[in-house]
Amino acid sequence: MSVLVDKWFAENTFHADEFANLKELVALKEKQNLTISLALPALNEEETVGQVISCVKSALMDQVPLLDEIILMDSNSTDRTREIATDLGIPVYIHQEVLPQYGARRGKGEALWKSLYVTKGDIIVWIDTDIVNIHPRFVYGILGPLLHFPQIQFVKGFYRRPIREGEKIQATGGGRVTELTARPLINMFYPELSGVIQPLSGEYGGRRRALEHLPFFSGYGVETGLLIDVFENFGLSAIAQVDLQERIHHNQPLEALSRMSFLILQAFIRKLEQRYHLPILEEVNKSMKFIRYEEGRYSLMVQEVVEQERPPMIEIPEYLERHPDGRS
Ligand SMILES: O=c1ccn([C@@H]2O[C@H](COP(=O)(O)OP(=O)(O)O[C@H]3O[C@H](CO)[C@@H](O)[C@H](O)[C@H]3O)[C@@H](O)[C@H]2O)c(=O)[nH]1
Ligand SMILES: O=C(O)[C@H](O)COP(=O)(O)O
Repeated sequence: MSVLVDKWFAENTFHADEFANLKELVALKEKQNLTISLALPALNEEETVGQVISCVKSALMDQVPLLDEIILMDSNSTDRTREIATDLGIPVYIHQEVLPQYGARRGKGEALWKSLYVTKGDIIVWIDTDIVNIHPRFVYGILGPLLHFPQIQFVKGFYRRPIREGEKIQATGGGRVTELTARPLINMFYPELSGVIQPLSGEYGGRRRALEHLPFFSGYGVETGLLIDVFENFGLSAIAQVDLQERIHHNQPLEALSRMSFLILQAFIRKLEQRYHLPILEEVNKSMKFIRYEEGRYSLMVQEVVEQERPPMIEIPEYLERHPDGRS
């Protein structure tokens, strides 16, 4: 196993600088007759979304025709996120209004699933909209292996992860859920994937032909589910990872990350259930007690924190109408 992982790590790990020649990427895209979509999930990201859009649009769409489409998939933001994106000239969707006949769930995964429906590209890339140090490499880095190597179906970004402590930024220490939840579980149950440096990274992409066959978790379990499902369906050699150098984002408070971990654990359990044909998730408690400490007193606040899965897009008739190629 260790040899297999080392081999994959050596062969399928790249650096974004290897793909910095944008003209070459455009030529590869045109030669293969591919189209590329970038979808940006956002929930109340007015501080960063404008910079993210203008940076990638200018470098990868206006200056060279690498991206055919950039869309914002908003989760009903209550700040100026949608207004900023509209002013920058990109189509804006509210995920709750897309495929409304299927209902609207809360969460980032729901936004990604619905973005697969609205976008047109043969390749789709997602990047988070809370990136503070945005650079075009966050997108072209992901595209590099997909354009160069036909066997690659799915590409994850990785990076060094500083963390903010008050006003200070520390060079390392970010990625708390990654290190304390995701990577230990991957090592335990999916050791083949143990060489993936940032399994939860929000910067990734893949081929529509692969993604449309995979279920999507609706919440923060989406990255975990996709990574495991790409591995189970297409094998380790279909996955690549790319060094995007460093990523600074808005660090969520510990309680929000505890909730995120709870969702990610449910995603792991769901995938293990499918592998071992064991029903576990129905049996387990899906509420969390959050601990409050105010004026010297502790109290408990209970909340449902439930991860749910959407079926592969290919099973949605409206998707097939919009993307008839998926039928073949
Ligand atoms: O309901 C939501 C929640 C979040 N987001 C957006 O999703 C991105 C990532 O969300 P964030 O809350 O910043 O997640 P992180 O704390 O950064 O969590 C990491 O781990 C998550 C779980 O794998 C991934 O989804 C993230 O991309 C990854 O950066 C941001 O652009 C958000 O605006 C939505 O679009 N809808
Ligand atoms: O990827 C993660 O582990 C979460 O986004 C938390 O990241 P942070 O610890 O850098 O805030």
